[in-house]
Amino acid sequence: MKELVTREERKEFIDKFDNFLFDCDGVLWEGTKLIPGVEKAMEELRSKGKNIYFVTNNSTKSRKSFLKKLQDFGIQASLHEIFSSAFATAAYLKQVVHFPPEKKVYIVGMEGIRDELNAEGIRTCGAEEDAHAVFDSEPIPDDPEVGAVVIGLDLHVNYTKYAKAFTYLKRNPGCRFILTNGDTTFPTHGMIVPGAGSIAMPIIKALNREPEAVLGKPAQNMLETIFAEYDLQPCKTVMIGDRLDTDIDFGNQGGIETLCVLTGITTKEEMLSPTNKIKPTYYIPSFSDLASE
Ligand SMILES: O=C(O)[C@H](O)[C@H](O)COP(=O)(O)O
Ligand SMILES: [Mg+2]
Repeated sequence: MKELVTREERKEFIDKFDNFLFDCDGVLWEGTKLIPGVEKAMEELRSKGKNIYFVTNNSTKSRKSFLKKLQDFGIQASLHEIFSSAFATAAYLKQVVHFPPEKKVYIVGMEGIRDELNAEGIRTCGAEEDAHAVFDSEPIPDDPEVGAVVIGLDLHVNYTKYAKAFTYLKRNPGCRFILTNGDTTFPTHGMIVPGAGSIAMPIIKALNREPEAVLGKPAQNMLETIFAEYDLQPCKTVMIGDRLDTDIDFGNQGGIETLCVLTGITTKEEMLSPTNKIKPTYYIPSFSDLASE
């Protein structure tokens, strides 16, 4: 692991790569707050003709909504550069599982999962429809059409959603169980709060069943898609992230170099600890430190 300290080291880093894969939460922003200096650093990469891709495990928004978030922050982006765990989940259901049209997906999660699945022609229920449901003594009616339960980060999670997900997975033969990503926590508003992986734990525990697939980083689905679509050279590609067990592991498993930033989940102590087995190639306090003076 090498810290990028001097101006020369940082310039050398930028010149070494053509393709920059960016994690979002904890690297570019924290919730609704852009991390200071990110806009300028991103502009400089664009001005050098670098290829930029956004690779987020956050499944709460669709790629269109992420595009608006980036543009509202003044960060130049286009839809084809954005990859999210909700998008990867929709692709998995469509292209790997060949999810049948007569079935539908129950979602413990938000509109990002609904929108990306619907965009692939996959019918959904749950998500924001149950956001304000109050669980009472009414039994949950059978719904044999539910052929999968997908769980992602859900800021409106409640008992009704958990009871429905549990019931469909228990009652419907062959009902698939999928997570958009496994992040246990994520950074927002200066705090660290439970992430998608923690949202799913009550169902995993109650059913004593692991999901068949967890699509976000470090799973290689999104990296394979990006490499296939853009024919990138691994040696000219770098992953920039804030989380060791998703972003850095994703790059390491994919055979590309990695830069860990300390503006999100990972602390310098955790990263340098002898017990840490997931080592980035480089590290730097913030992505914005790559901007010239
Ligand atoms: O599910 C979560 O915990 C968050 O959405 C996830 O941590 C944020 O994703 P990132 O942009 O850091 O990949
Ligand atoms: Mg992150």
